[in-house]
Amino acid sequence: MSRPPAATAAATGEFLHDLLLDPARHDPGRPAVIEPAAPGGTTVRTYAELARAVDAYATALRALEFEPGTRVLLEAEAGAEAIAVLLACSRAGLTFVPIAPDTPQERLRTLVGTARPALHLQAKTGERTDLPPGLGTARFAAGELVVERTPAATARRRRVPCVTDPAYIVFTSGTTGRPKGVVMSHRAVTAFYRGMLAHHLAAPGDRIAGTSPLHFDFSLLTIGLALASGAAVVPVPQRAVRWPRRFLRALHDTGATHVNGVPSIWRQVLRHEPDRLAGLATLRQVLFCGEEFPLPELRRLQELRPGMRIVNCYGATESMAASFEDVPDPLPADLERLSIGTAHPGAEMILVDEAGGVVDGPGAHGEILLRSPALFTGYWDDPEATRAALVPDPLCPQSGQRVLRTGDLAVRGENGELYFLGRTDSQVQINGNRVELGEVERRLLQHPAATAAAVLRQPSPEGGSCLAAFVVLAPDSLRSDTATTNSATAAEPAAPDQDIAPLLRAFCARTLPSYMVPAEVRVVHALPLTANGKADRAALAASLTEPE
Ligand SMILES: Nc1ncnc2c1ncn2[C@@H]1O[C@H](COS(=O)(=O)NC(=O)C[C@H](N)c2ccccc2)[C@@H](O)[C@H]1O
Repeated sequence: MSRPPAATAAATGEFLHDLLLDPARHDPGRPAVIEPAAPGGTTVRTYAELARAVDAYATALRALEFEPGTRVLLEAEAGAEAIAVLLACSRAGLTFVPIAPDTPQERLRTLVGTARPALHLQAKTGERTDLPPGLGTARFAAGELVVERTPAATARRRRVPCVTDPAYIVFTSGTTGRPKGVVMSHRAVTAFYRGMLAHHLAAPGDRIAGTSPLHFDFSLLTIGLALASGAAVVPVPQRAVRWPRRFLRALHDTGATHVNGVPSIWRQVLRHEPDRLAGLATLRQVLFCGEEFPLPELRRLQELRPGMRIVNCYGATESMAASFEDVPDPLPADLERLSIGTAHPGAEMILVDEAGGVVDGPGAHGEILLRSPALFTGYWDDPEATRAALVPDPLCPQSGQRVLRTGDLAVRGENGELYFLGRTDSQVQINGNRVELGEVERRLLQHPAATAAAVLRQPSPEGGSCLAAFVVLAPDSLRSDTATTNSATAAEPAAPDQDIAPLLRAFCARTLPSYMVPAEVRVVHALPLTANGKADRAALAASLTEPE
């Protein structure tokens, strides 16, 4: 019997490695990964060198004879070697599961029990020891895999990888209960990357700095954006991101032209190194995602980098992202909130009311449902959570097509663009009144002394609920005396830190109903951050039970 022709990517759809290594075929000598090295230096990996490393790792992985879809835990920072390894997993038909190098042992044990990986991979210099039983272990360096504990052979019931197979699984921080594994197929990821490429966010020769850890899919967006565009990834080590001077030094030494990161990566830079940021000659684009960028800090960033393109990227891990919207430059003085625009080409965001009915037209409020070819397959081993997230298409339930319930609220603008209002679970009831916590946060940020804010619901001493606000004050240099309020009056000049709380409450009372005025305002030096760099609301809530 004649064998069918070897399936080509074009015939069967694209795998992750097909799309990201494509530039290697056209411009093999171009830089693919540029890493900051010893002070002032860099380590450059060309596309040809990256492709060779991928081949070497893929050969080593195939030799372990796993069946397609087998999971591989990848515990590493987002550097050149880890990028080669994750592409090699793709080429070998394996599903990589990125985890943080500082994952607590107990959480690692839970992830192993849930994802049932066959192999744990870490760099040669990785510090993980005493790995749970039941999985092989190996270390990677310079294209070589050194197996320490041989993985058990898995029965090979399958031989042919398929683009609907999971390319990766990202376990969310799981704020409530057990972490959820977001399963992303090759088909979903490559569809997302192609939708993103339509926005011309990068071009050959660009150098795109990534600042997120590998287990946060923002890093995978950066890797895909750079490699699919023929640009170079500039992975900034986490230990550098946290220190403004080291962060800016890494951007300078690598000649970074773009920086991708959550809003919080800029807070300390704006506070402590504004001049070095202003002097960074090569930087010409910033892309952020994950949460709203506080407007006072965005204004400051624009002042320091006039003309720089700033892109607001909105979306959830369940589709990697959904929209890319340029921030107006300069921000209008009376701007209340940023637009998240409309979905990337090939996808669509619709709004539904609480009854699930589609609402549309300027001024329509509702929950965002995302129709997209980039939707996740489901939550790993959690059909109930999957059913709750992937719901019947409200416009054509008969079709069986599913759309993503994002849990995000938005309002439609005059030209079809959406404005993020907050999470459905950040709608709280205060003594019978519905409050959108984001609205109170945005009001606090209109005070010239405030540069970041988070508002939570807390039980009232006398029963019922009230609001507690945490505010980070701008350094004196930042405190403009012109209030960006939507009322004509300028705010009072900023008082010394210790008694600004009553002023902030009075400032809120000027435009918000009494039940939306925080009963308590705590001035803090910084907001606690999650591993992904977002404001850690659980930590703030816990601090409320501690004495001030
Ligand atoms: N630009 C935003 N404004 C305001 N709220 C936002 C925004 N981007 C997310 N979010 C919020 O964050 C939620 C998603 O959280 S998440 O699942 O942890 N994923 C992320 O935060 C990152 C996301 N996968 C991603 C990766 C790469 C690029 C863009 C987005 C969204 O549902 C929104 O609530």
